[in-house]
Amino acid sequence: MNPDIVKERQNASFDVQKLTYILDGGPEKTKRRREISLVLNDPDFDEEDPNFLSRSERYEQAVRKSAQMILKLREYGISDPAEINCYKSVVRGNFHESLGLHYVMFLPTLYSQCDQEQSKKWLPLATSFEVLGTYAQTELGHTHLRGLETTATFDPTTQEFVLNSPTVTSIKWWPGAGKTSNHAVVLAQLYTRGKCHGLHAFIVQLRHMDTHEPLPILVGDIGPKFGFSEVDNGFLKLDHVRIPRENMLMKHVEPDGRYVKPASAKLTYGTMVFIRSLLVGLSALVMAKSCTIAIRYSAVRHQSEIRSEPEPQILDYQTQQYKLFPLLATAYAFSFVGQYMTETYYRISGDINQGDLSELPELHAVSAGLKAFTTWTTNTGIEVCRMSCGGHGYSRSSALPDLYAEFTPTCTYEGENTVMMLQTAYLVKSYRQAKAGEQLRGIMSYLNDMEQRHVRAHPASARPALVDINDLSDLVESYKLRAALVESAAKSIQQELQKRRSHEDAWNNSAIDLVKASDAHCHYMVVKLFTDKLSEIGDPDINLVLTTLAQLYALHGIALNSGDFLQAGLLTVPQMQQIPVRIKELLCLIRPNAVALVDAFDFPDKVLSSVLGRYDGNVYENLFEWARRSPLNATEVHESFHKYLK
Ligand SMILES: CC/C=C\C/C=C\C/C=C\C/C=C\CC/C=C/C(=O)SCCNC(=O)CCNC(=O)[C@H](O)C(C)(C)COP(=O)(O)OP(=O)(O)OC[C@H]1O[C@@H](n2cnc3c(N)ncnc32)[C@H](O)[C@@H]1OP(=O)(O)O
Ligand SMILES: Cc1cc2nc3c(=O)[nH]c(=O)nc-3n(C[C@H](O)[C@H](O)[C@H](O)COP(=O)(O)OP(=O)(O)OC[C@H]3O[C@@H](n4cnc5c(N)ncnc54)[C@H](O)[C@@H]3O)c2cc1C
Repeated sequence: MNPDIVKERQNASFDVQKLTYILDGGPEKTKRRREISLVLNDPDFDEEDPNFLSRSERYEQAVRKSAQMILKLREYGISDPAEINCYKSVVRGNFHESLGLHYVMFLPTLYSQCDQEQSKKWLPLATSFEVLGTYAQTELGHTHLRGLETTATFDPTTQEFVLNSPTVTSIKWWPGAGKTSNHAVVLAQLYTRGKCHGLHAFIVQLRHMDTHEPLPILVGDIGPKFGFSEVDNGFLKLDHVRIPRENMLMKHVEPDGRYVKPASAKLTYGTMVFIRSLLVGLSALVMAKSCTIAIRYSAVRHQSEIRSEPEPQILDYQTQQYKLFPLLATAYAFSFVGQYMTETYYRISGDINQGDLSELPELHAVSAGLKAFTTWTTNTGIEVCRMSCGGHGYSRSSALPDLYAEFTPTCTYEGENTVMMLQTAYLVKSYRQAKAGEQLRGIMSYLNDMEQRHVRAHPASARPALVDINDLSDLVESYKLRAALVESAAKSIQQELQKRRSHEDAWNNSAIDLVKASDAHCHYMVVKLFTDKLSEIGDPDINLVLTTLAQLYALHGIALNSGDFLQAGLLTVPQMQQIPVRIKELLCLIRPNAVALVDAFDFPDKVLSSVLGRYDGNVYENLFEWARRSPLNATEVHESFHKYLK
């Protein structure tokens, strides 16, 4: 064990184990997660570091691993969905799996959209992995749902749907598992009796069940990408492919071609809402991994000098703390927001299953906004962590380049982040309702009292010193008032309309304000949820250290967005000047607990897969060992010497 890291652990002011229990949701859950993590010791999961393999070898290794995962699930008797997720997250490590889409999109779509008869047919096939599925929605030319071109036309004479990609731009593009899957849920515009009824989901067989040869369908892999090398994102061109009427999910077409309207057309989009909710938790996980690597490494790395003494740990540099500790605070904040998002998703989707769709718009808006907010922040955070590790952060052995490459498409898939932020219609609608005197419930209820507490620029002399920057509840209140930026967005729309612009142009001309409003709303939610969580934590030592992190999160956010808070008169200039001073004090308070705070995330070394983030801190000898395994070192003299240099 590296002596620096031993010393760091001795300095901790709280019980790390107890904090792990809080993050997991209780000691029993921690115990079970650790038991599940033991599967990593199974030699059947031994594999080559993907960084030393070609794309094709990576894909093959990933398929082997996915198949092993299924066999082992059965062997270990893991069947609870939450435990399956935990097991898969552990085994998957920092990479995606080739069968990922089957689990995260194909199966959930079947579960939520099959009727009884369809469930009877498809669920046994899909859960036994005879049917391997993907989710084919996006097209080469479009992602916007109303713009999708693939058609499904009902033919009552044969009781079939005819699926067609009429143009190049209508070719399905991006669905994972182009080579792996034999079925797809295909999203297509439904036509019956000559009328278009919008997007609906259809189950389409793509490949022969025994030979895996494609049916008369053009299907394949779209080629190498920024990351996602394990995943065979695919293309799919359907040329008048016929499928039985029974393959339409939720069966909205009667045998005579009559269309039966669903309770809400938006239910077809349910799988996306599910994944967007999951991505909030994934952001927390990846932020936590990145901080673990960067903070442990910073504790064992010595460089330069502060005083004329031996080189200090780089974690002692104030600038290093300023890079990493706000991200550490973010990892904790997002962990609690992830818990909230999961609970909210299951609560509201439970109501939806019972026929109560009243909270569907809020679920859509909250999941879209938080997905965008947390993935954007995490994406830039990973890169800050990588940079903070200097040259060794650039080595793939650190895992940080892989974490970045695998995570960055979360800002794009399941709805491009700007587009998701623009799903703020709900915020503006809520604002207008509140302004009209309606009492809002839930997370939007803060808009109820906006009329009394107009957020608008005050002259500097008139600004009240409303906020005690050391008081978290005051900070939450400031974020709440800043979230009333939605008022500015609503006003911008109003002004555009007064200029006789169309409703659509008024929205587009206010889009920057709308994204800002959405961002402010999400930021408020995160600060509030983090603060609310503190009241549940009885252990005084843990409460203290998490309160320090929550203060840092809130103040750092204000410092980054100082213009909003000043302009709205929420903070005075002298208060704003106090914030960097307070932030520096908080960095000092967090410093002795930094390693313990990342230890509490409890990532086994095999899951972290990072030489820099090793629990024992023995970085240098292992960096050397890793480098020696590089394929270029397989021979002392590389064949290129004989071919070109000699
Ligand atoms: C801890 C975690 C562990 C594990 C996780 C592991 C891994 C992570 C998971 C997966 C990773 C693997 C692979 C990635 C796979 C990726 C898959 C995909 O990307 S699938 C394709 C996704 N595509 C999109 O997301 C498209 C985005 N676009 C849209 O959703 C729509 O076009 C848009 C919402 C932008 C507009 O909708 P539309 O109906 O076309 O138009 P309109 O604007 O008029 O909206 C009408 C009306 O409906 C409301 N609305 C829209 N969507 C929904 C919805 N889903 N639910 C409820 N309501 C919705 C919209 O707000 C509007 O309302 P109003 O009329 O204004 O009231
Ligand atoms: C790794 C990966 C895996 C994927 N897996 C799948 C899958 O399994 N199945 C599937 O169906 N799809 C999948 N996708 C596709 C993914 O869902 C889309 O790429 C995503 O929804 C974004 O759409 P786009 O690529 O068309 O971007 P575009 O919408 O073309 O975005 C390009 C730019 O235009 C801007 N823009 C677009 N519309 C607006 C607007 N209304 N207002 C303001 N700005 C706008 C965006 O902000 C962005 O800056 C995957 C994508 C990736 C990268």
